[in-house]
Amino acid sequence: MPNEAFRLLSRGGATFDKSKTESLLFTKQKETLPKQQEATKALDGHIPVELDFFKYAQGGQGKRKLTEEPSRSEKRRKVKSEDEQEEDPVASKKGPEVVHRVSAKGSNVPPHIDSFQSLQASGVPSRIFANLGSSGYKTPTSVQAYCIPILLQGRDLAAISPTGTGKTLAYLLPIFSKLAAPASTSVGAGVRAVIVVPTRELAHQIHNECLKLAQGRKWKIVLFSKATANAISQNGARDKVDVIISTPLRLVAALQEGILELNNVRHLVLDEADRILDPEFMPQIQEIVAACSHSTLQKALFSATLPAGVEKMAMEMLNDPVRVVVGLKDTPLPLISQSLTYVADDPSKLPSLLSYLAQPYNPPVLIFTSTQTRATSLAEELVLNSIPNVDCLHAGLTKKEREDAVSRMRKGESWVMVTTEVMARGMDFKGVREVINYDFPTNVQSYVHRIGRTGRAGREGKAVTFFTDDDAPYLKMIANVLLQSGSTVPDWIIKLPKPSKLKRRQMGKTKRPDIINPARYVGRRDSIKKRDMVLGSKRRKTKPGTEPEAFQNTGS
Ligand SMILES: Nc1ncnc2c1ncn2[C@@H]1O[C@H](COP(=O)(O)OP(=O)(O)OP(=O)(O)O)[C@@H](O)[C@H]1O
Repeated sequence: MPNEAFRLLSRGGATFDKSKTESLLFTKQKETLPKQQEATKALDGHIPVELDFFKYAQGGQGKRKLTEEPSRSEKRRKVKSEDEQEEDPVASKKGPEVVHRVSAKGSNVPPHIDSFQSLQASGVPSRIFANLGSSGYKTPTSVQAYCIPILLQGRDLAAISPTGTGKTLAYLLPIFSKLAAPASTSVGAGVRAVIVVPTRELAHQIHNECLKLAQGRKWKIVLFSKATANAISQNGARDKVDVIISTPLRLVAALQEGILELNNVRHLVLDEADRILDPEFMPQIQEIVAACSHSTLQKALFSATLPAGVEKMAMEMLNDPVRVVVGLKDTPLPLISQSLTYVADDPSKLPSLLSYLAQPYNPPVLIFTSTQTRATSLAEELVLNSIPNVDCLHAGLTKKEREDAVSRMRKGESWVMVTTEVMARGMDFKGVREVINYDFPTNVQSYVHRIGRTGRAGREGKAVTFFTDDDAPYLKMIANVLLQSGSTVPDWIIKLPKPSKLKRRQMGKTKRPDIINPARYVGRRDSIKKRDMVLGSKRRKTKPGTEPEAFQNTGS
């Protein structure tokens, strides 16, 4: 079904408006979910300190109070060797369980900040402070508190911090603080900062963040696309560009066509670093890094996940880096309540999802499938089952369709968004309260990023993962993530054997049918066949002397 027609069908003319009584349907859910109710009650202005990841951001009180000794890390730093410092994790505790800690490793790690104001001494322009305030950023999150001073000192950095904890601002603020005069007003300036991300949607989102932070300054910040690449190739326009946000392929195409030079770039950020550094993008990244040939180039990598192998490769790219880890590596925030739901086999998933959506739920819900065709097919099924305001977004759609789908999501017009891995990383839709993994995630990182579309900026979230018999060998890997982040897992799953290395590599390669509900097509296929036979027979009757099809070209 064409996307537009499908959208219209799914819309039903209604939009989600929390002020309307229809939304009460969704808020009732909490009565049936005691655990969630407890957490929700807590969020109504009384969030328990140990769960308030952003409390630190709301006045610097929460985390300080929970730290065993606030100044201990600073004292320790003085007695450690000058070359190799490891900052004590600053941890907030929930009983014996550590829910939040920060470690910063490297030589001469700059001290972290407690407030944005303390950056004034580091030369952050007052305009940037004003823009921080108008964007609603009052106090730094942990990743910002640690990474901003490091980047302001020109150091290379690898930062790992859970989804939705504000990594974008952690690298944008130092870039804009250091950018100085716009390239258009200073001769020979040109592109000085490049941010590379894996998807067009994420590039778009980061571009918007840049515009907010750079408001009032005349910097030219370009969201790189075919059109903008053509535009900057005209009449020296490229020398007037200050910042570029791009996907690797698009940037490399421009470098190869000779319409872009990166030899003046001082800041290179690889966001979603583990995805950007995977073999699919690696050749392009090497080309980009080689093109950024300025002697004072600063490289920074950010992600919520960084598997050991990729981290080793990443650290080799950096020069005397600092490594910052917020929370437990590759672990979602405890704000996301996670569960695993057994659904036997693929055909059983649809009825399970429909019964889930027949209960009160918190829109918008994000549903992840493994392929574009399955995403389209599932969205169609939901529409045909009268689920209101269903939408679909995947990389197979046109640029316009993708942009429109993101915009509907931002406006709250989509209640149920069916998507693929394209939306798993970086996308920040503040209102997403529930994520459903309809198809099992492709690996642990995919799980962490997918469910990280909820529980952002200190909000509560819920993640449900369907698993079939085919997914069972990989269940333990996901269950370990649940356990690590404080969710409960049934005993029998904990007792499952650890999958072999070979088996782990097969995760994500499970073959699933393109069509979510083949039963719907059985009747349709039969009637198409019958119709074709009738038409064929009519054609033959109207052409006297024509041999029946079976005898044609047989020589008989
Ligand atoms: N200091 C702050 N105070 C309040 N809100 C903040 C602050 N910094 C960022 N945010 C908000 O937190 C949300 C998540 O930020 P961001 O998208 O940068 O997270 P992220 O860590 O990059 O997540 P992901 O790993 O999914 O890419 C955004 O809505 C952002 O506006």
